[in-house]
Amino acid sequence: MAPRVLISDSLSPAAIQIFKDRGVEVDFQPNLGKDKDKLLEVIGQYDGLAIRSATKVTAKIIEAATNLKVIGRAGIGVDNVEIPAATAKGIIVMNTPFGNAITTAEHAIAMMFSVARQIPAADASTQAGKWEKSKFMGVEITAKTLGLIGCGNIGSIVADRAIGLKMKVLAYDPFLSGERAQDLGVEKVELDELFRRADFITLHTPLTDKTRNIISAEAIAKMKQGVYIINCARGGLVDEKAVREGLDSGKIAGAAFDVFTEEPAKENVLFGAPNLVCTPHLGASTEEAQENVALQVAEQMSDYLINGAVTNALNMPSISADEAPRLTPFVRLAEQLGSFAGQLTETGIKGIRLEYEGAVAEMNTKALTAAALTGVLTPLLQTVNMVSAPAMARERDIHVEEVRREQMGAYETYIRLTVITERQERSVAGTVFADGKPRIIQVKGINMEAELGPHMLYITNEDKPGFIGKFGTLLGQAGVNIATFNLGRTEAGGDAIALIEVDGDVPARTLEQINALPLVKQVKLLKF
Ligand SMILES: NC(=O)c1ccc[n+]([C@@H]2O[C@H](COP(=O)([O-])OP(=O)(O)OC[C@H]3O[C@@H](n4cnc5c(N)ncnc54)[C@H](O)[C@@H]3O)[C@@H](O)[C@H]2O)c1
Ligand SMILES: O=C(O)CC[C@@H](O)C(=O)O
Repeated sequence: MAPRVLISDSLSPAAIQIFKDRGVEVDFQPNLGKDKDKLLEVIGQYDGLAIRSATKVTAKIIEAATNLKVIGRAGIGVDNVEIPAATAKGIIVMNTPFGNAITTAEHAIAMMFSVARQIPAADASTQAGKWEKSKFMGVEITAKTLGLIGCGNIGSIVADRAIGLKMKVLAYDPFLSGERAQDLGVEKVELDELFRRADFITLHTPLTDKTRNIISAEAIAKMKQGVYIINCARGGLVDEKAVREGLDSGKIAGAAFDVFTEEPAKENVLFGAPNLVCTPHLGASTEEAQENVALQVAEQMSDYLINGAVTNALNMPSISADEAPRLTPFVRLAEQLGSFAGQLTETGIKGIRLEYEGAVAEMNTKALTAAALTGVLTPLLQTVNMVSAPAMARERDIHVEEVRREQMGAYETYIRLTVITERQERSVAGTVFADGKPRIIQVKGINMEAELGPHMLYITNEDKPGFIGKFGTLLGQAGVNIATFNLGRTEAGGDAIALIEVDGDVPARTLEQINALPLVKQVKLLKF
C-alpha cells in the first residue's frame, strides 16, 4: 500500500506533484494544521506529515499519530515540533536547512535598509500627501559596523551581502571557527564586544535556553547610543519590553522585527514604538524559497517513506538514497545481532560495544549502531526503532562505543556486538555474504555460520556424543520441524553452541525437556 502524507500548512503546490511522482498518496489541506482537534482526529491515518510553522506538532498529536513515520518541516526552525516526543515514538523529524536561507538573509538586509532610512514610515507619510522631507533623516550603512549574533547558514549569507555593501562585520557565534571567520571576512568577537562596537545588530541563531532573551535590558545598556536591531530569526531572542523602552528613550535608533515572542502577533508591546519596522514572519516568503523548501521536503519525505533514505533529519543519522540499498542488509545484520544479544540478556545493560571491520567500517556506522541498539532494546522496550534507540540507550545510561577497523580479517565485512552487563560480556558477530543475506558467524567467540529465521533455538551444551539424538527426538515428539542445524564449538569435547531454525513456536514443556538433557547448559527460543 502506498504511504500517505498529510500537508497541513500552506506549502507550495510543487510538493504535491513530487509526492505523487514518487508513489506517495498526498492530502493537501493547507488550513488543517490550525485546527488542533481536527488534526488530532485524522493524524492516525498518515505515514508522513508535511508542515510549515502554523501546525504545532505537540506531544498529544504525536501520541495520536499511530502510523506516523516522518514529520517534514518545509523550512528551518522546528520549534513547532516536540522533537523528544517524536524521537521517543520513533518518528523522524526533518527540515530543509538551506532552501530559504538566501531569502531570509535578503529580508534581514531589506529590514536593515528599512530602519536606516525609515522607509515604511516615509512611504505612509508620502502617500498621505505630507511630503515630510526633514522628518525622515536617515543614516548610511557604508562603513558602519554590523554585529551578527549567530553566523550559520543565514548569518554567513548576511555577512557576505553586508561586506558587499562595504560594512565592517563582527560575528559572535561560539561554534564559529577562527578559520571560517577568516574565510567569511568577519571578525570573530565575544558578545560584549559586539554590543560595544556594533552600529547595527542582527540576530541569526536558533532559540535555545542559551539564546533566549540574548537581547535583554542589560545587553541593550552595553550597546552604542543610537544602535539599530534587526531580528529575522526567532521572537524569544529579544526581550520585547526592553527593546520598546530602548526605542522610546532613543537609546535604540530603530528596530526591524520579522518575528515575535507570540505569533501571530496581533498585539505586541513593540507596536507603535518610534522607528519600528515589522513584518509578519515573512523572512522565508519568496516564491523561490517556498518552492525550494516544498520540493526539498517532498523529496526527502518520499525518499524516506519509499527507500529508507534519511536526509536532514534532526533526530537520526543521515542515510543517502545512494547508500540506502547498500546499507540495508547491514542494517538488518546489525539489528539481528542486537536482537540476538538483547534476547539473551537478562540483567541490566551497562554498555554496548560495536566493532566494524573491513568494508563496513567505511559505511554509515552511526545508522548501523542505531539499528543494533534497536535490536538490543526491542526485547526490553517493545516500541523502539532506529530513531528512538540512541536516545533510549542514553536515557538508560547505556554506554555505547563504536570501534572501526578498516583492515579485513577472514571476512570482507564483520560486525561484532558485545553487550556488557554487571555479570558478563556477551559477543555475537556476523557478516553479509554476496547474496545480501546476513549470517551469524561467531557467538561468544565460537565460530559457526547460521542464517537467522523467525524462530531459532539457541542451545549451549557440552560437546559430547548423545545430545543431538535426544534433542531431535524431543522436537519430533512435539511435532516441531527442524529447518536448519548449525553447530560450533571451542574444541572437541569443549563448549558447544547450536543454533537451530525451527518451523514455528516450540512449546514451553519441550523447552524444559531440552533444558533438562544432561549435556545442555542453556536453551532459549529466539524470535526474529
Ligand atoms: N524569519 C524567517 O522566516 C526565518 C527563516 C529561516 C530561518 N529562520 C531562523 O533563523 C535562524 C538561523 O537559521 P540558520 O539557518 O542560519 O541556522 P544555522 O543553524 O545554520 O545557524 C545558527 C547559528 O547560530 C549559532 N549559535 C547557536 N547558539 C548560539 C549562541 N548561544 N550564541 C551565538 N550563536 C549561536 C550556531 O553556531 C549557528 O552557527 C533560526 O532561528 C531559524 O529558525 C527564520
Ligand atoms: O515557513 C515560514 O514561512 C517561516 C520559516 C522560517 O521561520 C524557518 O525557520 O524556516
